[in-house]
Amino acid sequence: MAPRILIVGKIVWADEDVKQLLGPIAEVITYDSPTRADFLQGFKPNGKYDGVVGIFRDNTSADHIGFFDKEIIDGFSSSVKWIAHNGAGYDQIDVHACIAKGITLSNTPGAVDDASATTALYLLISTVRQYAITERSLREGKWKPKGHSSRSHDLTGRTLAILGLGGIGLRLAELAHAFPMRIIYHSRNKVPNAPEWCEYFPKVEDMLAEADVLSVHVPLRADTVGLVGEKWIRKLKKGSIIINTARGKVIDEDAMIRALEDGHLASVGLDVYPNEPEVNPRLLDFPNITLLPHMGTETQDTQRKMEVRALTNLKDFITLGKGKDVVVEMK
Ligand SMILES: O=CC(=O)O
Repeated sequence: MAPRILIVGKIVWADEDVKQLLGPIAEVITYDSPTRADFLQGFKPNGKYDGVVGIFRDNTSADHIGFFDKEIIDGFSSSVKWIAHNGAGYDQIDVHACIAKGITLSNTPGAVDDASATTALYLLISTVRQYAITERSLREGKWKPKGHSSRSHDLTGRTLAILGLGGIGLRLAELAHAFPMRIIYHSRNKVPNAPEWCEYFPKVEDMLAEADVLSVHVPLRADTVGLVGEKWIRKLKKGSIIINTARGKVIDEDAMIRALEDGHLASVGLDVYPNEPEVNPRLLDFPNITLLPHMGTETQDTQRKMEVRALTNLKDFITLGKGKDVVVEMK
């Protein structure tokens, strides 16, 4: 009998790839559970998902069955051995519950780098030049806001600090280097493949003190919740800017809003929020910030790349017993 693969979410762009990659080697079924209870029931003996060995998962499934938390992971039949998450960030999956149950988790690093870094670059340009407020002014029939250039700067020569120089941070560094901006970064360790114009700061405080713009690129984990808090925000120069395309909870939102209110921060550019799709209404009152509804990877090219990457991990698991993109906690 062909091994069963369960799609938990939706394959949107890679329908043909599913047939090519998994068609010859697996039976592919798609979940149809409207609720968490129905989903869990499916893994009981003789349930509709019984015998599944690998799962493709994306974040849209959370709308119906919630996160892959301990209850869900513990509820899987013992046949489940691999979860291929379709996304770079896997904060909706309890990695420790997976480890305890002997399930390998993979994600889609690399596939998201261009699109996510482009989103960060857009927020960087929009906030430094203060473009968002000008579009609003035009739409209100007022043409340019008065004295606009006093709020707007060139990117050339300014300092971009990157917190977390992984694939997305590195791609943003390359894009911003073109102005050129001065690029500095802090990661837990010096990144061996960082270009020589990318300056490493072993101490985050030293990096923050030099930054005109801080761009956040760290994953959400228990130890990164509120990482960018009051103390770090106040280490930034007065009039600096924060960009966040990582996860909302990595920044202490109250501390960030206080710094916007008292003018310590000139602006922020946000693609992510602590409780998506909710957006703190206090943010909507700032005309000088740029807000996007989690657009990081929202292109058909990137979404197809991500789907193919997740499906390839499942194919490699079935044919080789391993996959390329096992998450760092399991390496
Ligand atoms: O936010 C998008 C992702 O984690 O891939």
